[in-house]
Amino acid sequence: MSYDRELVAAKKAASLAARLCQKIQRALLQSDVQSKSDRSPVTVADYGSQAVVSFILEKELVDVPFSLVAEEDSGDLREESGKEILNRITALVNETLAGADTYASSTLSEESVLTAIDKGKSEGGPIGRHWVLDPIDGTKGFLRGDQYAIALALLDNGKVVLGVLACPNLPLTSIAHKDTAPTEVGCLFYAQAGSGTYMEPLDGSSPVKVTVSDIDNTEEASFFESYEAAHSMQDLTSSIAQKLGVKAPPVRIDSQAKYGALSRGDGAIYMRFPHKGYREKIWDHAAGCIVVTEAGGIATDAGGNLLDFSKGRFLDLDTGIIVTNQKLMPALLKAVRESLEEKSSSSSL
Ligand SMILES: Nc1ncnc2c1ncn2[C@@H]1O[C@H](COP(=O)(O)O)[C@@H](OP(=O)(O)O)[C@H]1O
Ligand SMILES: [Mg+2]
Ligand SMILES: [Mg+2]
Ligand SMILES: [Mg+2]
Repeated sequence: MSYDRELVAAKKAASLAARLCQKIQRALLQSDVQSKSDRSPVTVADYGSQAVVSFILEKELVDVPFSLVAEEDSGDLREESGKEILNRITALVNETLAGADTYASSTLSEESVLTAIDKGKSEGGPIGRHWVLDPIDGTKGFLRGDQYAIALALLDNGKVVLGVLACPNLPLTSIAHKDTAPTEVGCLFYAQAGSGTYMEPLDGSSPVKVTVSDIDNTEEASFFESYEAAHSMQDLTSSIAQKLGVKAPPVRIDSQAKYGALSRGDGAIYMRFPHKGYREKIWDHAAGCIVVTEAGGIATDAGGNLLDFSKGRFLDLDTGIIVTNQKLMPALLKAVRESLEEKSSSSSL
């Protein structure tokens, strides 16, 4: 089955949402220190991005039923205290649409913005088609001026069949060598089941096919993990890396930009072990997962099970998420198992 039409719509929606986010992040970085501790810019960008993606997808695919599983909802915006922010979001959404040829004459009311955001309340699941959206993944990175992504995927009967990752701050060339001069930034990764993964500049065309690293020696592998220590147990990832003989220090970056960078071989491994009790959401991994698997990689939980996106808004997993190429996976799984066993026996002492 081809999802060409859905892919065109998804790329359009994610690129436009990225433009909205870039505008806000630029303004944020130019603002003074005091307003940098204010979370409202990311709130405006988050909701604005979700409204734009939801509106564009529904318009582009008007002849088919629309179901969207997305991170944000309009609850707070409907409160009295949310009025001013809703006003800012609506203006921003309309400015963004005005810059897009097809939608230049669309003007959304505040009510239509709320409706577009609330389309994201779907529960997903194993039957039918559902879009999955993280309007800004890596909100902490966004606020710091670092990496973030707009992550959009399509589920068809529980399987991810298409994914688009817009990474406005990711360099177009490899991030593996930090000492090389900075290059242009802004990457759009996209993948369709069975058709490989491509990357193009966010503001252009000329796609290139990308593939994961083909290294088979764990000592040469570098690994990615969250920038935020609260999102993954860094003592555990460092023990796993040590078992594998990995020499390079971890590369810590925010958001699903990690999956994008891995899909073009900037590094060989991504490990994520949330602290006890955290439940992973499907929008934090669906787009990244297909981008990396179509590039030849493999993403599993700590028990080696493929990620299952058919269970609703949450992923139901064993312990953590690991991503690498086919050759390194057996060694990685073994090191993960050993490190987890050591951790549990030391904590039960
Ligand atoms: N305690 C926690 N453990 C693991 N992940 C967490 C977390 N708290 C938040 N997250 C998730 O981590 C995502 C960012 O991923 P990363 O750590 O790779 O940068 C966040 O996405 P949002 O920024 O969209 O909320 C959020 O869903
Ligand atoms: Mg997220
Ligand atoms: Mg988010
Ligand atoms: Mg969030």
